[in-house]
Amino acid sequence: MKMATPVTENICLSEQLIDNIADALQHHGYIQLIDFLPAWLGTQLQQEAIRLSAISFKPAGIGRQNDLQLNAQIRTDSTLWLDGHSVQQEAYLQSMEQLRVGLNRRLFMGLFDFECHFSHYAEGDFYRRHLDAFKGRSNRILSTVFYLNDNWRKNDGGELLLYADEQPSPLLVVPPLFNSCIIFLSDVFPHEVITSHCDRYSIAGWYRLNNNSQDHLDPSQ
Ligand SMILES: O=C(O)CCC(=O)C(=O)O
Ligand SMILES: [Fe+2]
Repeated sequence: MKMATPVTENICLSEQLIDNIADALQHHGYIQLIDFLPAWLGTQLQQEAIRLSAISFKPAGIGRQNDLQLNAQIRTDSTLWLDGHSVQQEAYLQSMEQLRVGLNRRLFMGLFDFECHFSHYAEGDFYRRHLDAFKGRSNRILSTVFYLNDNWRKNDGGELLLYADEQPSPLLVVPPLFNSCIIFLSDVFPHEVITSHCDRYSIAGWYRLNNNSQDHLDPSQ
């Protein structure tokens, strides 16, 4: 049976927004964005994440070079890679593609592609302190996390803590608020997701260089 081709609304990130992101990455190495995308898109991605988490998400880290038991001490979330098969996934990937091109134009970062997965942290789930990339040992350059939780309250836990180097106290505490996004240099900022006290949904993604080096720290597709 021939599938109908979904009609994708074109999302356009403003040049001003991409300027701001490029500027922050250049000077600080990270940026936190509130109201990143049109709300309808956040809502559709949120609904899709909730729906698919019940049927298709897998414990994070299943894939090559992963030791599941070791992995479970480090992270307990479940994930599903985006493949652009729905209108909202395609719209999200298009937005991130626009950002990739815009950042390359401004910062000559050589970002080659983008991969991302939905994540679900159920009550009690966490992701211990880690780096998404070690210098020279990964092709992940820039990490992005887009959050899909409305009505997130202060004592729901589940914040992302972003650290500067080996510092014990965080540089930034990021609540996983609906339609907000954090972008940071993958090999610069150790970070962790503290234990979530309720269901927490997000899309974690990485802009990558075009090389074949293995990623030793995080599951790759
Ligand atoms: O969900 C978050 O806030 C961060 C997730 C994360 O660090 C990762 O998937 O590598
Ligand atoms: Fe991470």
